[in-house]
Amino acid sequence: MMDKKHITERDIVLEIKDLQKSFGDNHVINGFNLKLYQGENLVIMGKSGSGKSVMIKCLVGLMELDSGSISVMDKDITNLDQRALDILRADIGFLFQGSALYDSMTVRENLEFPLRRHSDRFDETNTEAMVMEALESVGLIHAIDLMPSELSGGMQKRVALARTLILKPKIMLYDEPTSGLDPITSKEIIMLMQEIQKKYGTSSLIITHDVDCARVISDRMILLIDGTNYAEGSFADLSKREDPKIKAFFKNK
Ligand SMILES: Nc1ncnc2c1ncn2[C@@H]1O[C@H](COP(=O)(O)OP(=O)(O)OP(=O)(O)O)[C@@H](O)[C@H]1O
Repeated sequence: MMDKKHITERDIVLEIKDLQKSFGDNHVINGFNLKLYQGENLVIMGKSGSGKSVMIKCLVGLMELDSGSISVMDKDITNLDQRALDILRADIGFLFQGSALYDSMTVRENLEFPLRRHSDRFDETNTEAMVMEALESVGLIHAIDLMPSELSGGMQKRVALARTLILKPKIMLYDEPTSGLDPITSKEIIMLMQEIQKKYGTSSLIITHDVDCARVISDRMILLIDGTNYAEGSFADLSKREDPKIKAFFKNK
């Protein structure tokens, strides 16, 4: 976990300023701000329909913003051309809902795939070692020659994580990393996310509505309510607040 005493503005790896996004009269994101600092785990919680997916799509360039800005490592990504965006995207690892592995490829081939896409950045003679290292990080070396259909949901998620890690991203973006997993597998994935943060020194943005996940993983949290950052703070701080809108996130826990 990061040392919060020594944070400076220079340590910001990702920043969203005054993001606005509407669909007709539906003002989904209405002035959202975020700063992700080097080495931290920032959790964003919002209930269903609060605009988490819209925010992620804006963040990865799949959706245009109405206004506001997004910068990654001090570069405004809202104004980059496709090539510059591709280069920057190699610094950002995504783990989306569902593992989205290629069904017709083995685990090894799934992991080699992103290396081929970014072959300008990596030495191809290292492919084998990089595949092994990434698989080792998620504890799945033994599954290297299996097909995705032969893996459990949790294993598929770990392979998807390895496929992302192989590019050594500086920022990890997790969209509902524990959704669809049973409690034990969820716990394993959360522990893995912590190990990865330690090993690779990544900064992580974690979108979730899993309170247990937020409790374990977050250094800091933002509650996305009514399209804006309604509340920010540590899990311990937010979970004690009396505001009913905030309380609703933590009830029964
Ligand atoms: N392409 C689109 N066109 C019109 N409205 C959209 C579009 N995408 C999202 N919305 C609207 O934006 C709002 C937020 O949707 P979003 O999918 O971001 O919610 P979410 O917080 O990710 O929910 P969940 O946790 O259920 O996935 C919803 O009202 C949805 O109808």
